[in-house]
Amino acid sequence: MGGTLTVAITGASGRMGGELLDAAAVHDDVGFVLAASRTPESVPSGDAPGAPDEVVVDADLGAALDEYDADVLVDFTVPDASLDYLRAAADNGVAVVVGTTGYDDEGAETLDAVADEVPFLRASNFSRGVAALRRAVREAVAALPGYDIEVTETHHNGKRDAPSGTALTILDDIDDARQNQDADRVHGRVGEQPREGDEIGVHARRAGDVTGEHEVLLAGNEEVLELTHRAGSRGIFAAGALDAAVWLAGRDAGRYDFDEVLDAGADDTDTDSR
Ligand SMILES: NC(=O)C1=CN([C@@H]2O[C@H](COP(=O)(O)OP(=O)(O)OC[C@H]3O[C@@H](n4cnc5c(N)ncnc54)[C@H](OP(=O)(O)O)[C@@H]3O)[C@@H](O)[C@H]2O)C=CC1
Ligand SMILES: O=C(O)C1=N[C@H](C(=O)O)C[C@H](O)C1
Repeated sequence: MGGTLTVAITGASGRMGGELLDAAAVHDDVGFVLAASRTPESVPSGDAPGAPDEVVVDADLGAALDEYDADVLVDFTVPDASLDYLRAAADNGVAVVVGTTGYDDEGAETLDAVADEVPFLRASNFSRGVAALRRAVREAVAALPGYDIEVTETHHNGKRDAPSGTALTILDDIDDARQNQDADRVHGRVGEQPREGDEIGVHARRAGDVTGEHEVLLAGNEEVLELTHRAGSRGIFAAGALDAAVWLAGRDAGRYDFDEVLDAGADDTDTDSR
């Protein structure tokens, strides 16, 4: 336990909550973990040798953030709960990293309000590979005007929201690259439904324990280009989110981007790919 930062993790019993606890246990900059959960008895204990000190709370999150002097909150939960947690963080001056997806428009407005009050970093996907995929998609779309585009995502059978947050982010990237915010997004096709104009087909598949896959297909001019990312484990998302938390803590209030975290770490990142 060499670090000095106190990191709060909400939804600590969840799939991502567990990964975040594991990632915090080996992060050099984390000295204390505040694990917040509705179901504290389900939170795995972080008692690995050298892991940061840890406490699990189920009480009022705001009071716990204050009591343990949290520096940054990392939230991967569900939209309704998330908005309450983020409000508690903002009220206590705690920076927030948000990985939760599936907010409606009203929820997005609340996120904007929080970003006005504390350092705020939200990403629909905290993997390096998806950051690279997004850059590749923007470049391909700009280089291939008029090509048909279909976006397909595949996730485990426990995922609630569809399409995935990442797919929605990629769709926004495509609109930006085509300078066309008006294209229809056609979610699956059934019956008499031929492709029309510049529409984008969107397909969400839910099956087994697939961690997360995103594919963008561009077709035209007697050729097909497919750009695909497959996540091998949730650990990549947790590591990215914790790097973001460490980078964000102590900054001025306002909205930050995951690309800034990646750029800052580009020089000293271990990219061993074996
Ligand atoms: N940005 C990214 O890189 C990634 C984002 N995600 C997103 O993270 C979120 C969480 O995913 P995942 O960990 O798989 O989900 P889980 O369902 O496994 O975990 C969500 C946790 O949220 C907590 N929670 C708090 N309030 C509620 C509530 N009212 N109903 C249900 N759960 C609640 C629960 O933890 P407890 O009982 O401990 O309070 C629950 O275990 C999703 O939105 C997902 O899309 C996932 C992976 C990567
Ligand atoms: O729920 C998940 O699991 C994931 N959610 C994120 C999303 O909605 O894009 C990121 C990742 O694909 C895993």
